[in-house]
Amino acid sequence: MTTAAKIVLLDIEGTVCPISFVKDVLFPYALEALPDTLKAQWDAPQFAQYRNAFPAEHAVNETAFTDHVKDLMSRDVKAPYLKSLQGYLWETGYQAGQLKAPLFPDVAPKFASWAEKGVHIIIYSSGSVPAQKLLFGHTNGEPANLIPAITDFFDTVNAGPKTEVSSYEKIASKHADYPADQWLFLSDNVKEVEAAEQAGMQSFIVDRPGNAELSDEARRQHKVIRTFDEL
Ligand SMILES: CSCCC(=O)C(=O)COP(=O)(O)O
Ligand SMILES: [Mg+2]
Repeated sequence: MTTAAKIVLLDIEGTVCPISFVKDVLFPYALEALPDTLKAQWDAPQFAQYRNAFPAEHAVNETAFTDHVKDLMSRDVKAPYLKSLQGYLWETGYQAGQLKAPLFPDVAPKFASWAEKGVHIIIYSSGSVPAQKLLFGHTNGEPANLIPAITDFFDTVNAGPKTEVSSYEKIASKHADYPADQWLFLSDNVKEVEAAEQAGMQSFIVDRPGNAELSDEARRQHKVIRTFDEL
């Protein structure tokens, strides 16, 4: 590794798996599962936590709820209550083998080599922690379940928004044996990379196939890698 990182903090979408898996597979799966879920569980105790987390005006009935979910997903709004619902809707798909996370080919081998070197892997994604665990528990990698390789999971609920410096400070404070400069954050999102840097972490942009075009300024100001093999 070209850095002295002892903890690698990883984004998910656009960093370990393609954006198209989220937009073209996971989102449509959730939208397809929604009507039957609402029909069967609208008043069920196990659905109450997801329904009650929605703003009251969007939880008055199933139609208002569905319209709001569709609107948020069409705009890729990373609202914690939507992310939590999505994780619940994806659960059946992962467990039935209909959903499998297509990790970029360098990811699982790099997890193994980080583990060998004693480098901790921690995840920080807008996807909810339960959704993160489903994804890393059901991958196309070898092994398919990468959860044992992961030290901790953070989302916008237990850490805060990914573009805020305080979120990275909070994450680092939960593993205070490692000062911020021993952390390396990898993400496709320039604003997230800048927030992590301002929190004292090393941070690189990951430029994967299908990611948004990076500006010349972003390329000038940050280290950009295309695969984890470049680390
Ligand atoms: C792990 S859940 C699927 C991904 C997702 O819903 C998402 O919003 C990912 O955002 P990220 O912060 O990983 O770019
Ligand atoms: Mg991302």
